[in-house]
Amino acid sequence: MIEQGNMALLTDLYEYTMANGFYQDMKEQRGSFDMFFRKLPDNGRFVVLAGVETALKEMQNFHFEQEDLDYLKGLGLFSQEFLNYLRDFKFKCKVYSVPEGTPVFPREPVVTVEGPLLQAQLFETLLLNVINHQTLIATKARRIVAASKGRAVMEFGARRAQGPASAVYGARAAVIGGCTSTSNLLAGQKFGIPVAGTMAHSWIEAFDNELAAFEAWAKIYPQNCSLLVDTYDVLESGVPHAIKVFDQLATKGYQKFGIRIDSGDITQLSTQARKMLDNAGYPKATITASNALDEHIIQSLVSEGAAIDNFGVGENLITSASSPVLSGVYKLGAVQKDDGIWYPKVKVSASLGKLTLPGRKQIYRLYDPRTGSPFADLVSLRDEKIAENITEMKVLSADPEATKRYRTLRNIQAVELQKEALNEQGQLLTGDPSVFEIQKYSKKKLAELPASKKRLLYPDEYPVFITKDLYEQQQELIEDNRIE
Ligand SMILES: Nc1ncnc2c1ncn2[C@@H]1O[C@H](COP(=O)(O)OP(=O)(O)OP(=O)(O)O)[C@@H](O)[C@H]1O
Ligand SMILES: O=P(O)(O)OC[C@H]1O[C@H](OP(=O)(O)OP(=O)(O)O)[C@H](O)[C@@H]1O
Ligand SMILES: O=C(O)c1cccnc1
Repeated sequence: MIEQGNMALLTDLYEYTMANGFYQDMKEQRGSFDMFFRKLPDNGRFVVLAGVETALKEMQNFHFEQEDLDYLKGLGLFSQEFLNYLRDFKFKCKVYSVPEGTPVFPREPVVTVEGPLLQAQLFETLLLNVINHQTLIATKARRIVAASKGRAVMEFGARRAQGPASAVYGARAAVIGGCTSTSNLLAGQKFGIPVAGTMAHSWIEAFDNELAAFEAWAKIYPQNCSLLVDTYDVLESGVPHAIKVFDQLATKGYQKFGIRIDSGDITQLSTQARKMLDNAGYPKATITASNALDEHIIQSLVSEGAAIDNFGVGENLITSASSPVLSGVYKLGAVQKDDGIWYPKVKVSASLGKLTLPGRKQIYRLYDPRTGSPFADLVSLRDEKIAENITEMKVLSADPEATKRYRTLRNIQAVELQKEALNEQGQLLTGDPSVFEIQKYSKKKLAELPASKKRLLYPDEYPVFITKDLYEQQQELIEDNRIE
């Protein structure tokens, strides 16, 4: 499950029944599918796109073992020709994506898969599974890290994650969202994330008393000695015992010390503990806080002046507990028929908000050259030529339910967002960045956004526009599909 490799069956049955049908009826036809988000977690205005590189590697690796083919055959639903096609599966899609780590907005196509309809269809569930999950956790991590105001956030969630894969890929996403380390060794090994940690209450309880537990720990780990001080009483027992042990270590020349507080009123306990450590001559000893933290508790702790250097955050981060679902979707935008022409497709829904954007598209981030800040994104048809510098342009809101749909934009700079990420030979074109390279890129792109769009409560809306050509194409298709 955690290993990359054989994810071909991590999907819904209907992808295969459709693919089998496409094989029989329109083997040569190509399709263009877009992944995009609608409703965003925690009433935020954007998500931090994550999981792209993982998904691309899964697509590169997409193949069938004999046992998969036997299983599919056993379902009695698929033609032998189709099963042979799967046996000899050769990736023939092109994937375009916004770079991983970019803050992205509702309704814009962040990943586009183009290729044989049957292949592009088969990738739907896997792509959504990977990108919805990691984007959700990276977005939550971004909120927690923002609330921490420069203090390190360690990812502690493995024990509370919903299963092994969520723990490992959740840790990856948490780092993309800004966490500095993880306690999860498998994630550390797999993605080169620094691992960090302290000790559990069991260590303290296993000894006859707290001091004995601290001394035993200090003997084994004198170089970097971090002690859990809340098993009995933080201020009466834990901190005084920790100071005693630090005194013993200091006489031997050691100087890297820390404590962790995991219960009680963290502001009061940490400020008192800070005074005690400072008075004892340990102003550099670090204080870590944990205990069901989230962005709101952290924001409150920081505003109260809690003396915390590091936060350890588990359950609320790794499960995105306050908003546990990200329902990114994958919709058909166009099909290419035998004549080589791409025909746009639209999904008209009972609810206007779910109307899709037809055609093959591109996204642009629109900057105000006076401030250097982006103020909106624009979705165009891919064949439209959007100039880098635009003097004037009439656009519409991408949200069909918006009350004020038309806008005229003046003097803007447009930067293309979607780039080719996987070519038809299955070669990765993203440069395969490390998680920390993605984190760095993400921070840079987040820093561009005005603070009002990033605040945790009631952030200001960031508009996504569509071009007139895209709007007209959408309207024509709605007309064509109208039942007389
Ligand atoms: N100053 C504070 N402001 C806001 N929330 C805080 C503050 N201090 C602690 N908290 C949070 O309050 C919640 C409850 O903490 P508390 O330690 O009282 O209960 P608990 O988790 O049941 O305790 P225990 O771990 O001892 O069983 C935790 O999520 C903790 O992070
Ligand atoms: O609260 P979270 O944000 O999920 O952070 C992780 C929690 O996991 C540990 O508790 P646990 O009671 O499992 O073990 P312990 O004995 O080490 O405290 C740790 O002490 C934190 O409280
Ligand atoms: O190392 C720690 O302190 C730790 C690790 C996982 C969960 N809670 C705490």
